[in-house]
Amino acid sequence: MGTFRIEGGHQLTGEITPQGAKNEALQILCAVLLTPEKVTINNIPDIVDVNKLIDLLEDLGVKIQKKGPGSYTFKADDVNLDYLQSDQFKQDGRGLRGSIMLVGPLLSRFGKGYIPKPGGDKIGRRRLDTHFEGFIKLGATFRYNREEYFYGVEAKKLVGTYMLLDEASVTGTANIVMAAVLAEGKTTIYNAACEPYLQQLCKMLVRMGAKISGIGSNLLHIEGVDSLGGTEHTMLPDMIEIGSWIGLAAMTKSELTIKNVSWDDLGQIPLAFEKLGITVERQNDDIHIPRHDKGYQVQNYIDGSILTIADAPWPGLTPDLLSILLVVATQAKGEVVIHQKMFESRLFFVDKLLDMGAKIILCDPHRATVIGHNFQSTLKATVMTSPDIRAGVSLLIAALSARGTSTIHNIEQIDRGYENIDGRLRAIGAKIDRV
Ligand SMILES: CC(=O)N[C@H]1[C@@H](OP(=O)(O)OP(=O)(O)OC[C@H]2O[C@@H](n3ccc(=O)[nH]c3=O)[C@H](O)[C@@H]2O)O[C@H](CO)[C@@H](O)[C@@H]1O
Ligand SMILES: C=C(OP(=O)(O)O)C(=O)O
Repeated sequence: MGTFRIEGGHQLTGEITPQGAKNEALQILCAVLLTPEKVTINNIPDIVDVNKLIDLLEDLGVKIQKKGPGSYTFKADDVNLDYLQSDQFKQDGRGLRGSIMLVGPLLSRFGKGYIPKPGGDKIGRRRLDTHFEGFIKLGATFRYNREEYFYGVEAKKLVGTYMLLDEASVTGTANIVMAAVLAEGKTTIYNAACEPYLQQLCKMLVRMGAKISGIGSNLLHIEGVDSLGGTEHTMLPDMIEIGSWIGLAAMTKSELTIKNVSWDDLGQIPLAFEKLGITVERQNDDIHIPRHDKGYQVQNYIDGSILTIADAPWPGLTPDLLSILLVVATQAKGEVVIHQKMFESRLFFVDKLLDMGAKIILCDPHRATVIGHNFQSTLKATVMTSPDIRAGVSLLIAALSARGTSTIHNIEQIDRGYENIDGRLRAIGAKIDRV
């Protein structure tokens, strides 16, 4: 189990460049299976989850060449489908959430797709019904081995149809889109997820020859084609990382510039921090966070009632930033309710913040009321364990703002999604060591 030792209480300064987006990379990498031709992908983050998926593709027989930092070519012209039945796949396929998106491309191109119950954060129930209901609607037969937690879909051919998704699942929509692009005829997907990473996937598929309209909306129309060709694709910057750096700057009273953020793809993210009173300045495509020497004041609603920050499917606020917004709120002036609607077990990490002296009432598994300290009292250093990727980064931000030296165990959770986080934090003045 890896550990960070963090000496808190230091102001940071300088520039930080966000990595390529983790959750986009997981979709895009799976899409290379849709064509026997070469696909070049740039700005791939060097993080544990993405590297595990690249290894899975290699084990499936995809030819992979590293061209430079973050740039690879992939050629899926000789895919080894037997690997999908191997014990190794049943083991390795579980290692991350994103592996579920191997199923759609495999099903549409080869007529079968299998996956062990995928991993990812333990943040509550993470069902897969939307994915498999979509495949079944396209004509696939579904099999589930309960002993092995092994899912499978098979089809001689997929036929386009209308479907109304039961929820706007991000990976579910990506999976169904990747199945439908090679199905016969027209597929309509209503209540589709439409976040920027899905838009990126759809745009990539269109460059490969797919016919998709409605990109960016929750109503996608797909006209199936016989085959897809190669392309080149570059990942957007990771919006959750960008939000993490905004929170870090405010909480440590630091002046930071976050470079090349692709502002127009950030949706509600800058607004959510502004609601906590944080100044988020746009400078071309950079974000500048000035030093918040006088702290930051939560904005109540017009009628004076207490602010609630809640997640919602895109273009609502992503659930992956709520843990970070919560930790930032512990030093705000004012009160805020954080309402994590999507996941059931993602707020339990507030226990660690309570140990550090934060004022938080966990109302129920979905809602926490935070009463900000307004920097009248700093958080106290402590020893903690990272329960999931975003809680881990939130605890890291808390530790960097705290008085004294904190220890965070189980940092593998953080490494799942943040590239060389300790090195990049040291470059802006943080005192953090990997021990
Ligand atoms: C690898 C990857 O890309 N992971 C992301 C992806 O996970 P993932 O695609 O697994 O998440 P889903 O979008 O399927 O659903 C997330 C959770 O929200 C609930 N839900 C979803 C849609 C909806 O309309 N109502 C609703 O309540 C689901 O039941 C589930 O509990 O999207 C999540 C939601 O943005 C993010 O937290 C994850 O980081
Ligand atoms: C929940 C997340 O990831 P995953 O879906 O891979 O568990 C996340 O990125 O915050």
